[in-house]
Amino acid sequence: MSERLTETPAWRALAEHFAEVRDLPILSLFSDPKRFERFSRRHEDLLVDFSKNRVDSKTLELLLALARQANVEGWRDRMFSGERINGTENRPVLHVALRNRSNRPILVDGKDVMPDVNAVLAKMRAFTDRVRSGAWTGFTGKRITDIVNIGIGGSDLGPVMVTEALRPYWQDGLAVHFVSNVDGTHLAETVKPLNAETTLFIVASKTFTTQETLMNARSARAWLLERLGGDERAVARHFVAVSTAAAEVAKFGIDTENMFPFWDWVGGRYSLWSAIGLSIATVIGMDHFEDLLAGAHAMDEHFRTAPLEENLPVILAVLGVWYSNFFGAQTHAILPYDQYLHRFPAYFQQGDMESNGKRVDRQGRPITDYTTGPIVWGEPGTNGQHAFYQLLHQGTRLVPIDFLAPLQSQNPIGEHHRVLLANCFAQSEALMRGKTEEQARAELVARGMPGERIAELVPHKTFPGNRPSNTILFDKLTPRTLGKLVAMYEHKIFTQGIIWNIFSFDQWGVELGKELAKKIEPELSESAPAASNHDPSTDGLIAHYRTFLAAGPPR
Ligand SMILES: O=P(O)(O)OC[C@H]1O[C@](O)(CO)[C@@H](O)[C@@H]1O
Repeated sequence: MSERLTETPAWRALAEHFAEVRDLPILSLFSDPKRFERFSRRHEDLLVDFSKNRVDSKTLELLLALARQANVEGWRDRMFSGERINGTENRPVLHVALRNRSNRPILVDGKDVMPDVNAVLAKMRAFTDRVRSGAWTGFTGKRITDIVNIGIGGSDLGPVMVTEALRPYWQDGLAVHFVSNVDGTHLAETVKPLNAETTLFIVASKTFTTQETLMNARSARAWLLERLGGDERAVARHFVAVSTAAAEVAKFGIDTENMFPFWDWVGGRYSLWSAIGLSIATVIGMDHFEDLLAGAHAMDEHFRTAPLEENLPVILAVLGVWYSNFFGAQTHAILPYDQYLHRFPAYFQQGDMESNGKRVDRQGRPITDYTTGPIVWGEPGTNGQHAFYQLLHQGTRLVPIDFLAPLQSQNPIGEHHRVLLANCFAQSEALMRGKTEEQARAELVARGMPGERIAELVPHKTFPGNRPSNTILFDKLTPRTLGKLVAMYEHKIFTQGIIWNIFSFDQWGVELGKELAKKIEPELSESAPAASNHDPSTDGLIAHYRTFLAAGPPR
């Protein structure tokens, strides 16, 4: 695209339309008795209701025209066919191949990747079956009871999110734990209750050079050997690796026989479908893991083939563009009404922010006149209602929201689920409806309050409403449904990246901090010469720490 995005015909048409509809109340749009049907879509057991948005038919038409103008369909087809659409790293983007249950050939440089994908899945099945049946034992012959995944970012968040979401599918007698933070507390507290004889570590790292992961893995190895008599042969029974970098794995001391490979065309934050999902597959079993893949594949097929008007990821993407770029929304909240999805917002915090947190376009030009990826955040309902929803209802910022909820609970206790759903539906209604001054006044009058006090309180009890949300319902949080949900959000992020004319599959921005940390680390040692080669603030912080060290341990 040589033209600036904001100068394109589709963008200009949206800007004009925005000026006409910006204050339109969502409620008034429901004068169309068919609005719920017209502004919701179904896919298998998913219902995506986007009728509570500040969009009418023309808005949707213009937003989809923007997607067409950006050639979302063309880029999508290029992704699925294995082209190198990750331009800055010169790589294909093929997490869709990992869950390509149709086995349709996908070629990279003329070679079908599916045989390799299927071979790793077979290796994962053989391994996880052995662990689950007790055929794979620890060094002292005992069956494995605890899996500890050591990884960070995409090599952690996906497995954490999915294993938490699918807890009802865990095998009895087998638990999974996660160590990611280089803060020694994370490892120490995780292994404290574990028995080394029955613990298996999965070291998950795409590059196998990530400082935090290697440090945690080394310390875990020392913990294990200390408890198993120091015999190095124990490592082979208690450590396996998942990586794209066999040489680095060997260098670390893990036999590459015990390594599960994947490929550089899998982005870290899109890798849970690869062998990075080994911890998931071990606790839920390979059949359930394949159901997860099948759900994602069903969504891939929907994204690949459905017209844009029917295409769930595309619809969610353009709604996000509407709020970010025209209403100036800075954040997007993901609020699951399902405790099992408590890490889902954190997972898509990385998925979205690492992908679309970009400041130059695909032509390398600084983006100065529109915003790219929003800040993604959220917590499960109903907890959030008693914490941050106040700002959603009455704050000065517009926060577009996705509510997610299952129709059926995995834990049907009494009336809990009905109450949960009632709260979910009530929140989207309240956000849209608000409370007028008249309503607020009438309530206070009914309570017999003096007129003067009523006049004081009315502005504080008034809610402007007109706050938009999507509600995404599904029958039950099964592996297949979870696969569909995750893939739907992945493709939403992809679509937005294409519209914003950015590269969504690199993450150069995180490198600078990593490099500087490596430089500062030796300077924190008492024996190193005092450093004064940073800015005065950083030098001051380093000096403060060194003074603390020199004074000896605190009493
Ligand atoms: O799997 P690796 O190579 O250890 O990387 C971990 C994470 O670090 C990052 O590169 C960012 O620092 C993420 O993109 C990635 O998921």
